Amino acid sequence: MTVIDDPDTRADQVLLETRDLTMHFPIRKGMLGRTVGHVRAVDGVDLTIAAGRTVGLVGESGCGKSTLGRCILRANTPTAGMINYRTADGRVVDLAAMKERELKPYRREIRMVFQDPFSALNPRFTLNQIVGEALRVNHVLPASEIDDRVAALLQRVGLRAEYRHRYPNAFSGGERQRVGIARALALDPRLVVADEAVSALDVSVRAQILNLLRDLQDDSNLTYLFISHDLGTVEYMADEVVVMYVGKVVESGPTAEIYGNPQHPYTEALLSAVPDPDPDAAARAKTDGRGRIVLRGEVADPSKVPTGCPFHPRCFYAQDRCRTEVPALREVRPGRRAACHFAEELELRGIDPTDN
Ligand SMILES: Nc1ncnc2c1ncn2[C@@H]1O[C@H](COP(=O)(O)OP(=O)(O)OP(=O)(O)O)[C@@H](O)[C@H]1O
Repeated sequence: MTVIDDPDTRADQVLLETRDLTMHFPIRKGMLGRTVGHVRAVDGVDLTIAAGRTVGLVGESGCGKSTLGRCILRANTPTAGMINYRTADGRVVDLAAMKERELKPYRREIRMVFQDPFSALNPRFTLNQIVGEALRVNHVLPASEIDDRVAALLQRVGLRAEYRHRYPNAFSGGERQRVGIARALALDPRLVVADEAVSALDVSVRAQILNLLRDLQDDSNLTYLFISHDLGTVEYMADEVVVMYVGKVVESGPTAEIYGNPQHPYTEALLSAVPDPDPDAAARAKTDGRGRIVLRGEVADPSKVPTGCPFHPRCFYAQDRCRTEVPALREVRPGRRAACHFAEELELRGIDPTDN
C-alpha cells in the first residue's frame, strides 16, 4: 500500500507521491549505438508532496534534482516506478504509467517555472502571446477573453496589464521571471515545479520573487516542488526538505528539523557551506579552519556509482560497512528519514535557526 492510498495517514493531504521512481539514461557507444552502461540519474526515489505545501529538493549539481522534476512533469518518461497523483475529484492515478494522450488533462495541472528568465521567453512574442499560449492551445477560453485573462495574470504577478503588448527584451530579469510565473499559472495548476527559479536573478530581486511565490501559494493553495542547490533559499521556502545524492534520497524531513539537526553526513556538509557565525565551529578538525566542512572529491559519477553507500568516498565518518552495504532510507526518528548506517550514533552539526 502506498501512502496516498493509506487510510491511516492524512492521505487526503497528499497530492503526489513517487514510489521507487527511477530514470536511467542509457549510455550508447559505437556505430550501432550499443548500450554500454546507464546514467542512474534518479534511482528509486520515494517522495511525498502534501497539498498546499512546499517540498524543497536540494543536492549538488548532477544529483538528479532536475531529472526527478522532469519525470514528475512527465517531460521524461521514467524507466520504472510510480508517480501517484491525486486528481481534483479525489482519484489516485499513476502518471508514470500513462500514455501521452492520457496525460493531457494532468499536463494542465502540473506546470513548471524555469530557471533562466532570459532564455525561457521567446523574444519574438509579446507577453500576451507568451502567457496566453497555453490558454489558446488548450482552448480553455474563447479567444475574445484571453486578452483579459492575460491582463489579470500579469497583475497577479505584480506586473502592469498594459505590459502584455510588449516583448520580453523590454523587461529586467525579475520582471521576466514574473512573466514565467504568470505563464505557469495560466491554466490554474495544482502543482508547480520550480527548478532553480531564482538562481539566475540578482540577490536583491530573489527575495521579491520568493515572496511572490509564497503569496501566490497562500492565495491559490498551490503546491510547490522547489528545486534548488541554494540551501538558504530552500530554508525560506520549504516546509519539507528532500536531500538527494547521486540519484537517491539520502535524507528527508521537516525543514527546521533538517537544518537544525541533520541526520546524514552529506546534509551536514551541505549545511556547513552556509556561512556559520559560530566561532567554536572553526575548531572542528574536518573543517577548513572557518568552520565549513570541505567535501572531499566530486559528486560521484551516476554512471559509476560507488559500492555500498554512494557517499562513502567523501564521508568523514565512513567505516568498513559503508564501503560494502547500501544503507536503506529508513525512519530514524518520527517524520525523519535518512540513508546512513550510523544516523543514530553520529552527532552532526546543523544550523542554529536563531543565527539567521
Ligand atoms: N537526457 C540525458 N541523457 C543522459 N544523461 C542525462 C540526461 N539528463 C540528465 N543526465 C545526467 O543525469 C545526472 C543528473 O542530472 P540532473 O540535471 O538531473 O542533476 P541536477 O541535480 O538537477 O543538477 P543541475 O543542478 O546541474 O541541473 C547528470 O549526470 C546528468 O548528466
